[in-house]
Amino acid sequence: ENEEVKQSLIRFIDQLAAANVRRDQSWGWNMTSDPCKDKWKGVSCDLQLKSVKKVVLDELNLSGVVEIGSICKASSLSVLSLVKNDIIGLISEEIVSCKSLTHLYLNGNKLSGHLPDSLSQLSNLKRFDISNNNFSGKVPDMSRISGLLTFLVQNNQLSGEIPKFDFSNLMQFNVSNNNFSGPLPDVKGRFSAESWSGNPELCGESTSKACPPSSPSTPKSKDSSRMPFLIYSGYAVLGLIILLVGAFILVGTKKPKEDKADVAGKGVNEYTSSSYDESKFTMYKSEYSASSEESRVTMSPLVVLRSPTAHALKFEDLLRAPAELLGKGKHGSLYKVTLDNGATTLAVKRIKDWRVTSQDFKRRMQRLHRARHRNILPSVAFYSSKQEKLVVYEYQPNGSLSRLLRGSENGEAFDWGSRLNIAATVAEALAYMHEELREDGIAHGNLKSTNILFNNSMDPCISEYGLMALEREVPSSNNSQSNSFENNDPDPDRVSRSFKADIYGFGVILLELVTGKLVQGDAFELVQWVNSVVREEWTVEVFDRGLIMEGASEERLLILLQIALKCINPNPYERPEINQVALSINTLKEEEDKSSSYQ
Ligand SMILES: Nc1ncnc2c1ncn2[C@@H]1O[C@H](COP(=O)(O)OP(=O)(O)OP(=O)(O)O)[C@@H](O)[C@H]1O
Repeated sequence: ENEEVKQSLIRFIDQLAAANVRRDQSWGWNMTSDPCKDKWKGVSCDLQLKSVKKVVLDELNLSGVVEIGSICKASSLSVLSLVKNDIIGLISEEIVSCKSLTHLYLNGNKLSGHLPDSLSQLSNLKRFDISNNNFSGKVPDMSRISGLLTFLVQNNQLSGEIPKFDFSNLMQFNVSNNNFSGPLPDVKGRFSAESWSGNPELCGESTSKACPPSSPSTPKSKDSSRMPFLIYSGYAVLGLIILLVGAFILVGTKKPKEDKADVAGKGVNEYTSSSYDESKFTMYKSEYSASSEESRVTMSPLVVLRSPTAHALKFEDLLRAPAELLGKGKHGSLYKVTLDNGATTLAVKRIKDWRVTSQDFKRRMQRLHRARHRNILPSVAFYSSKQEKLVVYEYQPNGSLSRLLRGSENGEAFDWGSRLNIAATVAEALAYMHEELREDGIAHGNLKSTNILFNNSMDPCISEYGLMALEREVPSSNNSQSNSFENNDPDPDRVSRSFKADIYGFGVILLELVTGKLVQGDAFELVQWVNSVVREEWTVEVFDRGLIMEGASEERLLILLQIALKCINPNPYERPEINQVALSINTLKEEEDKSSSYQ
């Protein structure tokens, strides 16, 4: 193990085994010994005694704070077990660095706070047991963790809906004695009522309560649940800040000099840097060194299209700069990269599995570069090698539409006039791009509210235009040609469907704007709910309560809803063209402007 990991492990135990536990020499866990070779207490390693695989510290009366950020520095950790102690603290977002984690056993402690969203990214997780703690708030979406075998969260104060799982693989499931609400997922008779008892708000066939027909995400209880939510998240944030400040001080004082060399030399995937000690990581260096080698012999790898403040951005600059992982989606990862000591901040999209030739990728990026619109975020540069496709944007510090909507869910103002403006601006920008790039067959490909960003003047900008290959549109066939760039495969039907998919994506954004409900993961749930409410003619129910209270015109809300419903028509060919949509929204906006100026 390198020194940095060792230090983090020691920090972890120092926090965990607060004053009450006497650690004698036999425990190890000090800088003069090696966790693997000297068999630190509770630590198991791989066969070569190089990396820590398991940390098991069960029933040791530990009563300190769990510091996930420290233990996850041992990024090859697959088992963390701290069962039946008195440990306090929370599971921080930094758990995402424990990407090899398969078993997390934290049952029987005093842990609290919200579960981090990043849990959903631990794709190797098999056993998850946090029962008998004080966790609160919602459980993040875990549907992507397809191999999950155990989900034990009984005896906490968790609330919200039980997230979706692949129940077919699940062997142990217990959510009893929490505050879960909404429908009980279909457990197909595999688990008994004891697995979910003690949640009076749960509803559905297997419970004593029938589910109301209306909403998939319990909008009616939204107001009443808001206060506790805010309070809990306040605690979580506070806890996190305290932990981070503590960690920061420690990192700052103990930083070893040879960090970078170690990380690169060992070839470990340390590129998922955590928020507080970014400076310790170079951006995905080990992973990329191969590609930059390769690219030297092929084409010029990094093509700078425009330079924001950095005149001559080099690939090496990107590699060397501190990077922070902002998101990891189906289509790739996004890193925030800081250059020149903070003078320039970039967002680097690393596209996953795009089997397009470098030549085609280059042609596409240059074509996109020529189609400029002030509400389309231009790329600053791109990088292409056989294994890697990167697209560089300027970092937009004002957040996304998705974030704005989340803020409004939590009580921040987001008025009807602004929503209509955003809808109109985005529609117009999309109409421009569709017109401009129709012949090239390049649609956006992944239009959603996280890809609508606000620039410095708080104008909405569509980001990541055209980064998705066509195959996302249709179920992929075995034919490898189908994954290639559409110039080689100009199936007009598929191309036209990709444009229609943008219309659908835009329709979903409109739904989010009028309902105030955020799509998380799959948009289908929101679409289904809106359709069911509209079918029952309870249309007013569908609108964001905040908008109704603000006095937004229900008539115009309804018009926007109707436009949205046309866009999400299940039959792609019946969806309108975006220029028609843009026109309708603009007319609506003009009416709105007129009426408000007469008030
Ligand atoms: N240029 C940027 N500046 C600031 N934030 C950005 C930028 N681009 C994206 N983001 C934000 O970073 C987060 C992660 O982006 P990412 O593209 O990985 O997410 P996504 O769009 O949900 O996923 P995917 O595109 O893979 O489906 C999102 O919340 C997004 O709003």
